[in-house]
Amino acid sequence: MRISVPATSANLGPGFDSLGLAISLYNQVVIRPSKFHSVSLRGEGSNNPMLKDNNMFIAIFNDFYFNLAKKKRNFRFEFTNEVPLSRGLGSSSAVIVSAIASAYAIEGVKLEKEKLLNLALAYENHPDNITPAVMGGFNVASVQDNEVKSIRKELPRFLKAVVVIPNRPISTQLARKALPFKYSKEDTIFNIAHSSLLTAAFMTENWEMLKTASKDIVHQKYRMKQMPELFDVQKTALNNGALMSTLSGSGSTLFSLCYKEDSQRIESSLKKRFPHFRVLTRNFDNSGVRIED
Ligand SMILES: Nc1ncnc2c1ncn2[C@@H]1O[C@H](COP(=O)(O)OP(=O)(O)O)[C@@H](O)[C@H]1O
Ligand SMILES: N[C@@H](CCOP(=O)(O)O)C(=O)O
Repeated sequence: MRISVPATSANLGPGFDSLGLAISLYNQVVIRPSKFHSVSLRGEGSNNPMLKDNNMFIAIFNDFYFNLAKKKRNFRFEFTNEVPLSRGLGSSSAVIVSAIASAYAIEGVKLEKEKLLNLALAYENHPDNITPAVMGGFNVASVQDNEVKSIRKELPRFLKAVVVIPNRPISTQLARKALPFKYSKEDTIFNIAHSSLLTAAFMTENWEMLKTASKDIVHQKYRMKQMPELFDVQKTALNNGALMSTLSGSGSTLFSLCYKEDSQRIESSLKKRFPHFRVLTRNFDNSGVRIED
């Protein structure tokens, strides 16, 4: 059985803890019943011993598998990871979503995407990464009574994601602590207005509105201060034709959305100016988590 989950970019500027989209960069795991437990790792995190010995995927998978099957069983797990760790591209959501989906699939129990989302919420209590990881596309999500309420929109092929992945991580937990404890009425109104406008722009495919609508004053500046080059990355992307450029999740990646015909220029100007950072251009993913026999 093969399970793949896309990377995600959360917040999209003003939509803190609510907006997110899926990017065609995947973590994949192949799972087979086996006499002994074994793990192989390729790609992102493969040089991290923690992922072999104390792997969050395996812990979540085992819990769900035991609850469903009422017995323990050994498996071989072959991970091929494209989602970098702690770079704001939703690596933890990818792990949570794929571990839960895998346990159900291997036990042959049907799991609706809405239920998967609510189960994942117990591990990541904001829905902006888990929702696009499960559903694909652009998603608006909120949580009510421990349930995710979300609306999704597919993203067209003529739009591309250009991501600049710094060589240093930012932990989501610490990046959340860097935020102010309270916000003024003015700042709150600013973000609500921009988040609403951004949502409307995605839903009505008004791509030219994204630049104005993606402005945020509640989280990016506080987080980007930890890596001041990110302000320059954002400016470079926007000056070279990006429709929007925002801190991806809690960072450290900077996400830009652009028309396909501008993506090459944006990518090469970013590569030239930031040779020590990784710059990738990808399509958007409209499928979310996928399971194949
Ligand atoms: N492929 C993976 N396998 C196992 N655990 C992972 C994997 N990717 C991420 N994690 C876990 O998630 C943590 C990163 O989560 P977080 O700081 O929220 O970063 P991100 O912004 O990438 O979601 C890692 O420290 C690790 O514990
Ligand atoms: N809304 C969250 C999103 C965190 O995303 P991640 O990819 O950095 O885990 C936040 O901004 O804290």
